[in-house]
Amino acid sequence: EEAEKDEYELLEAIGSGSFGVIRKVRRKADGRILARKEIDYRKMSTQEKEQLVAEVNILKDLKHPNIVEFLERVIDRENCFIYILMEYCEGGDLASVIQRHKENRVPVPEEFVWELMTQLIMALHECHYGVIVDPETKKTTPRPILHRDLKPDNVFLDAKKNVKLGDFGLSRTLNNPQKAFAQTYVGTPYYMSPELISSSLYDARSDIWSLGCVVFEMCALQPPFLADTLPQLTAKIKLGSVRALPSSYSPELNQIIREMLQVDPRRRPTTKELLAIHKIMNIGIQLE
Ligand SMILES: CN(C)CCCNS(=O)(=O)c1cccc(Nc2nc(OCC3CCCCC3)c3[nH]cnc3n2)c1
Repeated sequence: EEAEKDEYELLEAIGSGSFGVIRKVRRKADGRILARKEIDYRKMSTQEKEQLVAEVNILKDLKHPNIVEFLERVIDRENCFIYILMEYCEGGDLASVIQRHKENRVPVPEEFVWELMTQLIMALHECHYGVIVDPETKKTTPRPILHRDLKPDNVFLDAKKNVKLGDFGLSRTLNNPQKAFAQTYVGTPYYMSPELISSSLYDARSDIWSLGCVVFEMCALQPPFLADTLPQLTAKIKLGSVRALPSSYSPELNQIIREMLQVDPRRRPTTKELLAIHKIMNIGIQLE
């Protein structure tokens, strides 16, 4: 799938991160606007390159209306770049939405918070409980994918205000050291021990913690745990005491956030349990 380079017209850069630049591009064939992540792999070790290939292969199969769509990978061997083509989210990131509400002192409406939370729960559900179906045998294999980096900067909105969970896993390849259990499974976990599976659930539940932080921040317009130094922050997080949301938000919303922000991961709801909650289920059905 090595398309020639002049298939895309380069537009302005959207932003940059540790991996390189993300740029708006127009696909010449049909004029569709896409986001292209440009990764310079010259400086990458073999292991990092293998990891990047494995993560890209996983992103390729991850198709869900609330996950930023991965379209294509283009390798530019001449300049040692990998281009990752993804859907462009013209509503920008949630960090900017929260910032705007904070500056204008306007609370995010509660129904928008429920919509956003519902769509993120559905996106995480696809990651945590997604399966790979073998085309021949129709056999399904669990394909647990852990986001590990859920934050307002990684959540985007499309033109219709649909929520899109940003590309993920790549950051682990590009700049975070590989965590012992935050493992993305490739292939069939035949030999994976129960405790390793449960710890992957453990990690899945750390995505639920992050979701709780994002939803809290949408309401309070600041994260649940703030501190001036890292040791103070980690102490607050381990204590896990969460202040109440601004009074305009309902007791149900306060409750669901508290459940997601339980210090003990086993006490946090899974996406399955969250989807069963009456209000989430109703919104989820409307959204389908
Ligand atoms: C960090 N932000 C507060 C300001 C930076 C720039 N504004 S913004 O709020 O992201 C913004 C504004 C308008 C459109 C879009 N659309 C968009 N952005 C992506 O990534 C942004 C990138 C992620 C890594 C860090 C740098 C920025 C996409 N990835 C796949 N599809 C994408 N669509 C984003």
